[in-house]
Amino acid sequence: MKVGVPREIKTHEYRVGLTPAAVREYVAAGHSVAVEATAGDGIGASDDNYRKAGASIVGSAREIFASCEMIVKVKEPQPSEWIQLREDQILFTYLHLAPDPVQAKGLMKSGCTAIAYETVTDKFGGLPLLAPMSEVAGRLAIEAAGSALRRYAGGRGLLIGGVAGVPPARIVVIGGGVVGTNAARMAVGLGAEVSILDRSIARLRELDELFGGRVRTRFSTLDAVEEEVFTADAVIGAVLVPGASAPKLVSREMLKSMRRGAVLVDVAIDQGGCFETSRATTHAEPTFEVDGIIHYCVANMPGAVPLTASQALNNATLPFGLALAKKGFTAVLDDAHLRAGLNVHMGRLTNRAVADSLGLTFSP
Ligand SMILES: NC(=O)C1=CN([C@@H]2O[C@H](COP(=O)(O)OP(=O)(O)OC[C@H]3O[C@@H](n4cnc5c(N)ncnc54)[C@H](O)[C@@H]3O)[C@@H](O)[C@H]2O)C=CC1
Ligand SMILES: CC(=O)C(=O)O
Ligand SMILES: [Mg+2]
Repeated sequence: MKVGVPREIKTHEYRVGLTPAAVREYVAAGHSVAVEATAGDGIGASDDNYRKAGASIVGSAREIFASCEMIVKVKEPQPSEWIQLREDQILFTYLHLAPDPVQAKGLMKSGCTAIAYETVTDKFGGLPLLAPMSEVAGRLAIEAAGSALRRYAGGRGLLIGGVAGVPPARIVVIGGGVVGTNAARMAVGLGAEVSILDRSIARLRELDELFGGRVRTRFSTLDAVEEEVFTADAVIGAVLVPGASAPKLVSREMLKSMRRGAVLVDVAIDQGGCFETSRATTHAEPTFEVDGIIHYCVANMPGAVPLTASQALNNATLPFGLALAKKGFTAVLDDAHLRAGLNVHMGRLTNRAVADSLGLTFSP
């Protein structure tokens, strides 16, 4: 198959769909790979590195979209990208369609086959192509909270770990999945006082075991969320209902009872966000303030650490990408886990949670 990798064009997005190491695997399997010039700049991979791996370098994204059968990206296609997609093409990337009707309709209109990394499943009940970026974003979330807590940034002026004789920050993590667990690990490592809330008792049990009593686990009721959030220095929003828009767990009203200068980090922003007052931001201007509370809502957090993130992402996407390159759409028919990633096909929405969130028709 002819596989194409355009340069990412979202603001401050420096990851790349295929690393040179991944290109080499595709080429070894008999495929041809076209990479847009400078696509690897953000990870320090030159056009020559890609040529050595067996890719051809082309001058523009337009040529990639015009000539390739599968487009491998990182972020959801921007309008200038989805208007170039066609019926005979597979798009393999993050999509996050639930909160994005414009993109959803654009992809439907293109007729392309769009497979979303974030809804591909595995036999353990996990999301193997979301997990590596959730690990990265969870770890970054505590760094983001630490920066936003600084006084000059509008925060409470608190050091996460405190010092001897002065208490550390209280960090509340809502959603104890991959993002939440990684955020908690970093927070614990820095010496914070950490609570994790989740609706899954089984998950809370695992976390209790994993952290050996070092974090407080709580079943996530409205009461529990309020009690934890009102006394938090930083809250990490890390919930997910796969495919669907995130539930709003912290209302604007609740901000009034929070500590002034406390920080909300809404990692779930790519699914619409789990705080009522969240709106997506970029790395160029990551935070804003509402009612004295600092919000950090960057929808592509791992884009800030592209070297780590591109490798982690490619490790996970490679087997699925190779199957698609070998078999085309048949790979989707053959593998129920890859099929769970199918969001748009022949102008229809093929993921139920996505369709329900958008209020559009689901086609099985
Ligand atoms: N902003 C960014 O750059 C990035 C955002 N993400 C996003 O982070 C979010 C979390 O991802 P993962 O941790 O991988 O998901 P996950 O599926 O591993 O964990 C989600 C957890 O939320 C819990 N949950 C669901 N509803 C809940 C509720 N009402 N109250 C409390 N807990 C609830 C689930 O039980 C589960 O344990 C997703 O929206 C994902 O797309 C992931 C990576 C990067
Ligand atoms: C998961 C996702 O949206 C990201 O890594 O940007
Ligand atoms: Mg995102």
